[in-house]
Amino acid sequence: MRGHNPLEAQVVESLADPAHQGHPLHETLSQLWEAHHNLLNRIERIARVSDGYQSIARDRELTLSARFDKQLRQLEKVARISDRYQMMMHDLNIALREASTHDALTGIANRRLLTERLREETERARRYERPLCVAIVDIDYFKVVNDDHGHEIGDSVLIEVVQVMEAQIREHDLCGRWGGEEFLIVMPETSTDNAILVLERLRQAVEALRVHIRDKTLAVTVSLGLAELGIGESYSSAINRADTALLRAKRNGRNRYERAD
Ligand SMILES: Nc1nc2c(ncn2[C@@H]2O[C@H](COP(=O)(O)OP(=O)(O)OP(=O)(O)O)[C@@H](O)[C@H]2O)c(=O)[nH]1
Repeated sequence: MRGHNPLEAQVVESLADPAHQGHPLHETLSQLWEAHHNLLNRIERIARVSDGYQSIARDRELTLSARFDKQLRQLEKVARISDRYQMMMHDLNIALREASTHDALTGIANRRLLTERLREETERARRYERPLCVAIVDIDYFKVVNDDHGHEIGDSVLIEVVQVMEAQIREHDLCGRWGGEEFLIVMPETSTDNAILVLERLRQAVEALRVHIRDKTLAVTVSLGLAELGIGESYSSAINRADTALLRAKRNGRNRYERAD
């Protein structure tokens, strides 16, 4: 309850003073005092109601900001998950692309990637009138390796031969698995004379290779057929000619290269 200010105290005192009883203004002052008193009470009530509203609004503001913070944290979490998901998809795409274009056993280009590259290089060779050579490489008597030592050791030999071949070809050449124990080498910007140097180096490197398996040491050789893309010729026709040259290399004793007509 509020206390009286000096004026109010003076009014209360005057009204209570018996000397003022019966004074003509005593009744008027008494009514005025009551009206003043009521007014003060109403103002106090209004102030209390207003304080109440303000505290409800404050509470609501606090809950709203807490809810906003929570939603923000949830959104951040969703964004992190989405980032991780996108990175996973990206890695998966790279792995898929790798799997669809590379040989699972040896890791080199598969027939699909070779064909893509052959198309591009044939186009470039035609447009700029540049030489392009293709060579087919086949491991000699590979069936004997499998038969004598088993398929697994045959696989190890394939992997090692591939490593040797990869080390011999140049940066812009592409060596891939054409099928079984047959490999194709695409040599852009390379004439027959230069390709022969690459193939002979490669043949010698494979001949020098020794594959160590348990207590055994295996040696293998390769035969090669070479063709240079002719004017207006398709790459598949050049590959057929390289294949025919390879057969000739086999017939002529293996561990050698032959060039197509
Ligand atoms: N281990 C293994 N062997 C394979 C793979 N792909 C093909 N081969 C084997 O390679 C052998 C190819 O043999 P052939 O085509 O008869 O020829 P070759 O014994 O190499 O004899 P020439 O080519 O005439 O010198 C077959 O025995 C196939 O099973 C492979 O991925 N792993």
